[in-house]
Amino acid sequence: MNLSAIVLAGGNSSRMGQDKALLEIDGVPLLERTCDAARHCTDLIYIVTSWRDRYEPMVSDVQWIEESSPRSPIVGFAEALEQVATEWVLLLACDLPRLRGETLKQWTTQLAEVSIVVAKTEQRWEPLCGFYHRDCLPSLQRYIAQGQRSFQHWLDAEVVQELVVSDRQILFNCNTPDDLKQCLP
Ligand SMILES: Nc1nc2c(ncn2[C@@H]2O[C@H](COP(=O)(O)OP(=O)(O)OP(=O)(O)O)[C@@H](O)[C@H]2O)c(=O)[nH]1
Ligand SMILES: [Mg+2]
Repeated sequence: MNLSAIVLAGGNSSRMGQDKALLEIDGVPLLERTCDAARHCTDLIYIVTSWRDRYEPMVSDVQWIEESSPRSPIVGFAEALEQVATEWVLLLACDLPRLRGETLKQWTTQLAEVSIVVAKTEQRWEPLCGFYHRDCLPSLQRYIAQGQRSFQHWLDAEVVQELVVSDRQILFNCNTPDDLKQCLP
């Protein structure tokens, strides 16, 4: 599979009140956990962030895509996708503490004709846990050029295949101090 991973780690963590990427679960910072999981699918991992200096000591063997300041996940993704040469990209948030590399690897078997394969919870897409073929870049760029920033809205207008997720826990998103408590032993 010709695939790389893009990990978004440039958010403000305003709900958490401290940088989520650095939060340790079982002694491993969230950003490092995410990269470790992605490595089950690919050796080529891009981290999109404004804080490379802060994260560099934590992860090795990754490529950096630096932003001058946080903008929005969809813009960070589009800028990264422009630089990626692989056919497919696995896009991940850095705040998914229950991701499992084996599962990510197994999900790649669902990739076929549809250019976007994304998880869904209830009626909402989980855009930051999904696979995107590089074919979708022009549409993404057009959408951003119109001044739009909603990932949900963009996906609603695209042909998207729902990623079949058997263990929903994997998608658990750690946004607040209460979420974090649930992840700690
Ligand atoms: N590179 C980049 N990543 C972003 C940006 N905004 C959010 N992210 C990342 O996208 C993922 C999901 O974002 P949220 O859960 O909303 O995180 P957040 O924006 O840091 O948190 P809040 O301030 O509490 O909304 C996280 O991995 C963030 O680091 C951005 O402007 N640039
Ligand atoms: Mg989140």
